Amino acid sequence: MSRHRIVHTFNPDDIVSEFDGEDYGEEEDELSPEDRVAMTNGTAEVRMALGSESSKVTTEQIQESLWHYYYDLDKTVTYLMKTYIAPPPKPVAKKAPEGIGADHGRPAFGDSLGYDMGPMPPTSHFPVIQRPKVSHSRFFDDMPWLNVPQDRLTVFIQPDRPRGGLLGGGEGPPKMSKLQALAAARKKKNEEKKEQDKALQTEKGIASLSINDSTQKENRKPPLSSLAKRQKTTDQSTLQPHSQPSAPTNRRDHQSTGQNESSVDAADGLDRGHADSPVNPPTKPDEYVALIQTVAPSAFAQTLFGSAPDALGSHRPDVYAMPHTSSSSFFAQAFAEPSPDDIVLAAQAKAGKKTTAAPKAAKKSQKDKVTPEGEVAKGVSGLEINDAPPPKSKGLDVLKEFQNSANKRSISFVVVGHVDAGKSTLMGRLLLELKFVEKHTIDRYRKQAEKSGKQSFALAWVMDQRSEERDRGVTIDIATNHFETDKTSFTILDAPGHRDFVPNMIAGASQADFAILVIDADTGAYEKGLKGQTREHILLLRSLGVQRLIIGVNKLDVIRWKKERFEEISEYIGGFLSGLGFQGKNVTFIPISGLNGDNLVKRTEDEAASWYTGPTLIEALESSEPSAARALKKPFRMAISEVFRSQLGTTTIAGRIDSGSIQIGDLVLVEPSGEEAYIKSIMVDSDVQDWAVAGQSVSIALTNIDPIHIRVGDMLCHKTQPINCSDTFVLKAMAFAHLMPMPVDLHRGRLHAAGQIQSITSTLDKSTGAIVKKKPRIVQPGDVARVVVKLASKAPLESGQRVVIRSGGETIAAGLLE
Ligand SMILES: Nc1nc2c(ncn2[C@@H]2O[C@H](COP(=O)(O)OP(=O)(O)OP(=O)(O)O)[C@@H](O)[C@H]2O)c(=O)[nH]1
Repeated sequence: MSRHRIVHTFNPDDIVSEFDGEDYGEEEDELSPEDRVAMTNGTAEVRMALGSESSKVTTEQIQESLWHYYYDLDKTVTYLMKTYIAPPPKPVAKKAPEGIGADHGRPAFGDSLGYDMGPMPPTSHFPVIQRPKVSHSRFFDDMPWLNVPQDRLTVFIQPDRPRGGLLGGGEGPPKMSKLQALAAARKKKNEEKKEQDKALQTEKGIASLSINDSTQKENRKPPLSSLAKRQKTTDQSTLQPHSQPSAPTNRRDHQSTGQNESSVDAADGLDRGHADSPVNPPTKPDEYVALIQTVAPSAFAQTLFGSAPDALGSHRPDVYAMPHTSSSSFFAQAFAEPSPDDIVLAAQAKAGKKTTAAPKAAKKSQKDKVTPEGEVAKGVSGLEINDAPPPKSKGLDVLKEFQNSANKRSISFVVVGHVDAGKSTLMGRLLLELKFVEKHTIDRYRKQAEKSGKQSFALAWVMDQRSEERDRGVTIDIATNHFETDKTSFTILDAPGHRDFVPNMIAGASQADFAILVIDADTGAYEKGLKGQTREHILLLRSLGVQRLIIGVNKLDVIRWKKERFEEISEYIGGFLSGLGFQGKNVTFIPISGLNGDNLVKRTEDEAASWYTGPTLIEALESSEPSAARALKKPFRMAISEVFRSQLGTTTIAGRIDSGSIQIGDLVLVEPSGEEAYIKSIMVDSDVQDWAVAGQSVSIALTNIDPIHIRVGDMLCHKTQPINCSDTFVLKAMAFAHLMPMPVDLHRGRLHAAGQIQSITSTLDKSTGAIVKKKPRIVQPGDVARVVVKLASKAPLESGQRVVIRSGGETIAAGLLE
């Protein structure tokens, strides 16, 4: 790097470019090899130019000047002449007061005003000049007040050109600093290199993009599937360059041609208008298009599409085709064969001795001569979504089938409790004990979890499958899993305990027949849970109609199976539950260690736990009955808790059937979109079935519906028995916090709807339901009231459903829709 000197001007851009990617730490005193050569040659040339006068200047002075003037010989010689060889006579300065202006005859402020001072001699090369001692206090002594002598007045002279760069050096534009010059040179070099690289890359890119279509002929195109044709029709109409106008063969072409024509006209008009009155800006969209057409394509556009037609007046397309689109082989390969959908539909049609629309179209398309009009007509007709035949219904009497089936009873339970109480670990351990999870899977999880220091969560990973959950060691959303005993097929709904995910807990609880409440018995943890989500979860379970509770008093291994602690917890929680209306017979407390698997399937062998003689967890689960009888005969209702989209045109939804029954081939509605669909297949737990009934957790494949109409939280019902969609509801609610007209969120299962409490109709007596007060302004926590809730949009809700009202992240009420 060349030697630098501190310069007078400062341009942040210089600094940025100077520092860009290079070590620019210190000022170097050594000249670069190039500088050294330039300096030696320059010195010799200057000496030659000065001739005999050259002896009056030192080599150092010459080189300093050369350095300052960037080796400009003329300027260097002029400067040396003026400064050292034949300096102009100094103006006779009027005698100044002692100590003022006595600085080598230079103007005192010349430096700061930007006068050409020539190269500043480095202090190391010049002796330090001793200034006469100045007494500033005496400066104004001889100055008559407001009557300053002329020669003492300061004259401000405007610099004759903008500042920037080192000054001096004669005429011409402002000179750049050394730093600027170096930065600019480097910048220029870099830019040139970049340009070259870019050009090289673009060439390569274009070369790789080129499609060799010389061997392909238009009339040798392979037969296309209907989808391919549709695509081709669309592409033809949109991608044809308008510079080659064709006869208006279809509506779209016609439209675009017409538009093109009008654009061209407008362009012409605008061009003329432009010339006549340049102040007239375009006012209509067409005019803007035309204006764009008059502008030359950018370098980028030219790289992609080639250079523009020569003159401005000539016809210029407003749509540019990508180079490969003009190739005859452009569409062919992807759609040359019938699509997988076409094959499946054709096979189905063949099996049912039916020729379906899609294969027909595909077959016909091979025979047909491809005329543009025909293409469009087919394309448009092919745009229909309902082109698959409805699945065939077997017309079963589902309830009879259910009664006669050897199906195990299906039960879903939700696992709730304060965060880190050990819910997921408990379920992981239970599945391991029941051999629904292999030991080597847990070992693998343990090894993986060890890497992030979370080995204690290995069992929880059975349920917590998301990477975010594993990284954070926290359940975020409901996790489902299945296991079976001799009598029962169980669905586990593992709920998150963290307060941020209470809505997900609500979703889980609303699908459950009963619940396992996990309480961390460890010192302090139980108390923390009480202040946290333990109580809230119990309240929510009660509000959502759960009546059966198994309470796993967990982590007893940590407190050495202390009976007193277990009893303390059982007593307090038992009291709280009975206060909420839970019946003693429906509540079971079990001391457990989820981590070690004590009292889950096998009794603990720990001596310290010998005092417990009650049921194990699995025994308690087996003896549990759903809170309510299955509503098998009611209209079919299923809240959608998951939606999976498949490539093959089917959409699979998952959830639990709330009421009624279904079978393959049923025509159903998805609400609130109101879109129809057919049931194509049904999976109950992991078995494929022709039918399903209330209480079963199912996955249903739907056909003839666009998945954009299905969302988690929507409701599925039979078309013949649709669910009502409304935005205003009357709710009989138990208040957990103050209620008043306020914005709220309404939760039912996975449905989360924003709205507001519009009015409070009355407060009610808790036991009789009689009106206590009409139109109260506020409802106190613990009171029951009838409130009107208005939602922002319609939702599939009906009377008898249980909902939860939340506001600001808190559960403020829960109740029954009336
Ligand atoms: N000593 C001991 N530790 C346990 C027991 N059960 C769970 N743990 C530990 O408690 C921590 C939290 O366990 P999780 O199963 O993730 O708790 P969780 O209730 O599912 O947590 P969230 O779902 O996030 O609310 C983990 O480190 C477990 O190893 C137990 O019985 N004994």
